[in-house]
Amino acid sequence: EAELREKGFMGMRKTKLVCTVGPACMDALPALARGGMGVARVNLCHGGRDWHRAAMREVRRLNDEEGFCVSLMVDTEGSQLLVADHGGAASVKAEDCSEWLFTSKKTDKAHPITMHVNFDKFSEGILVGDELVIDGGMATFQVTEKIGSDLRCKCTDPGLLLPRAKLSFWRDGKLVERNFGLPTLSTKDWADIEFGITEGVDCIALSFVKDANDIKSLKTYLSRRSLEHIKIFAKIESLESLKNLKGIVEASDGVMVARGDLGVQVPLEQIPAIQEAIVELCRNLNKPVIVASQLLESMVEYPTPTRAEVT
Ligand SMILES: Nc1ncnc2c1ncn2[C@@H]1O[C@H](COP(=O)(O)OP(=O)(O)OP(=O)(O)O)[C@@H](O)[C@H]1O
Ligand SMILES: CC(=O)C(=O)O
Repeated sequence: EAELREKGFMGMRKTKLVCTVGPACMDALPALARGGMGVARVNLCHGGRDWHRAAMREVRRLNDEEGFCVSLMVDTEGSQLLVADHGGAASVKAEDCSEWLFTSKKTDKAHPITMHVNFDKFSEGILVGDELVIDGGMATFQVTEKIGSDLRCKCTDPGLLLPRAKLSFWRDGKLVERNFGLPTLSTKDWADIEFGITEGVDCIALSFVKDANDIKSLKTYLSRRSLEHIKIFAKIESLESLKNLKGIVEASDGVMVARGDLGVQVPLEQIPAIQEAIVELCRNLNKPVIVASQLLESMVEYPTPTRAEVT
């Protein structure tokens, strides 16, 4: 505890804990700090500015008034294909063989079940017969018809669609790779970074990094403003980032193996080997590496983790 108070994330402890702060743990922040939280991560995909500000200020208050040294990380939203609106329910069940329509237009149609996708070019390059996979395997559909830019699909593997469910398309067992030319940092991401700077963040986790240049341009931006102390963590969560891995790791202050999104672009069974390779590369290059997502997933429902999770 003394080391945590004094040095936090920069302490000598080799394995550190990064905790994503959501509304459910706002009151638990002092206990999390005492329990060993090295970094409080605020994911800018969720919640609003006021909430993010309150969470960051509470962490800073703990540091200033109670002597902790918890680092503050903001994580950018980035651009990715997802279900922007699925009617407000906690989840929507996709039944076997049910018919669905995926569209970028807002609509009130009830049948077939209509999902609003966040990007108007989402179906570009997609063919009838392709597979549409939700959240890396939560549910699977087959594209049965293209109607303009909308996709009519049939559910082939039932499952749940959660809020902000991520979409990927597969053909012959391979991801359909498309380049929409979206920047790594959107206008919203730049505004979020400015906000993070104002709130005194220690590190920025950069989502959907494509290559080393993404890191270099953010570093240049920070150094022009004498903000070199803010560390940049590259999130490895796309095929493109895997192709440019070494350059990205070299350019970054640290790396996050973002297994949630990586599992959307890479078959699940390949994740362990990829994770191991990234961790080894980071250790060789002496860069801190965060292994993220679903570490204690069962604790969303239950008070104790599973044996497998703690092993
Ligand atoms: N600020 C927040 N407000 C509300 N819910 C949040 C917030 N931060 C996290 N959550 C909830 O916790 C879940 C896990 O968050 P986490 O950041 O680990 O993963 P994520 O949503 O998959 O996004 P990413 O892929 O960027 O990590 C989210 O899906 C969301 O339900
Ligand atoms: C942490 C994160 O962004 C992911 O696992 O996708």
